[in-house]
Amino acid sequence: MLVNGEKYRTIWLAEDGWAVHIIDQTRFPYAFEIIRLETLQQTVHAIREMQVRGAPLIGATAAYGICLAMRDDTSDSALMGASAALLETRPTAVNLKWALDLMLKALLPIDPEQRMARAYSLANQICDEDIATNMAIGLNGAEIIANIARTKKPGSSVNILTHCNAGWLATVDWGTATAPIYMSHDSGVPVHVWVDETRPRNQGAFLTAWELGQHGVPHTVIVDNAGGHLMQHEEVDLVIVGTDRTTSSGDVCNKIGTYLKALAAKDCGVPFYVALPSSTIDFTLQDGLKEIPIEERSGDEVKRITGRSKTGSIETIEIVAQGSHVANPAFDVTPARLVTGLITERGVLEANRQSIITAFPDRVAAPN
Ligand SMILES: CSC[C@@H](O)[C@@H](O)C(=O)COP(=O)(O)O
Repeated sequence: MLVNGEKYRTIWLAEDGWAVHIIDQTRFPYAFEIIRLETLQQTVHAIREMQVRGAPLIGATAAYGICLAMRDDTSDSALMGASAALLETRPTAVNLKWALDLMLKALLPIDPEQRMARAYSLANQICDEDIATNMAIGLNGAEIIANIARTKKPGSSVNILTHCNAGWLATVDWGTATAPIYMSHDSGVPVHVWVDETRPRNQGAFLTAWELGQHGVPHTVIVDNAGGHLMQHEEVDLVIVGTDRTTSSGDVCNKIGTYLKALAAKDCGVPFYVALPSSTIDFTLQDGLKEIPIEERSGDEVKRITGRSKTGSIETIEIVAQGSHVANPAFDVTPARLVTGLITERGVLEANRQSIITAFPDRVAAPN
């Protein structure tokens, strides 16, 4: 991804080869700030406070958290303790457990003296593979967009609605939902993105809008409740969103509000696609509504909003009536029956168990 013309990943090793650099996503869209992580505790903090967020990036960051822990202590107990501390940070995105399981599986059986070097090489590999996976998702999803473009009047854009940020900033590079958009745009297919603002943390308005702007993709930010109206008026050709956890039966769990978009899309006959790396499939789960843990976040996120004032300072203000109770479930589940297709690194799948296990027999046999 280019930022002001310079190429970046969202996470990378510092020049010293051991500390980890991340981009502080709590500062967007006002500032582009890089943070240096040197300890396990700083990594736990970065994930919990959402300096990094988005399912694939949470997994990649946790992998580096294990590397940093191994610099201090390579014992079994330190390894298990680091994994437990990282796993507790956020409950919904399964990539966190997926990455930690990969690290434990590789590190526990080997000599503690070799663990640090192996940890770094595996964390680097997780990042490289995330990029390759997202590029494959991009190519597969771009075909869907190209097919829709062929049905439109020459020169008119394919209008894509997305929710939250399943973009470059949610992964190591490219994004999942945004990879097909970037690839279509780069290959000359005219696209325009409706960006849901995504209250309460505004990942759409703060993050997706910022990165689409950096890439030069035409986009319009809308309030979360506008999508249904736009679909009724045929202003949305397709929806593409990400997912934090996908069951083996094709239910998807994504940022709160995704389900309502899927319902509106079904009613209006708009295709509803979910873009995902196979690392977000939880093969142990069948029923998303009953089995996926939904993160309940602080009510302060609902009560307050942060933005830039007229004087240029960043201020947080209260927007809810004093004394009112608030609730803040951070994710919801969209049942497979509302999903047109799952755009994965191995092709576009139907959202059902048969299609998923046929595409990923290796993951069913050995979930990691
Ligand atoms: C490719 S990222 C998919 C999801 O992680 C994304 O859509 C999302 O809901 C992120 O939620 P967040 O709470 O910002 O971590």
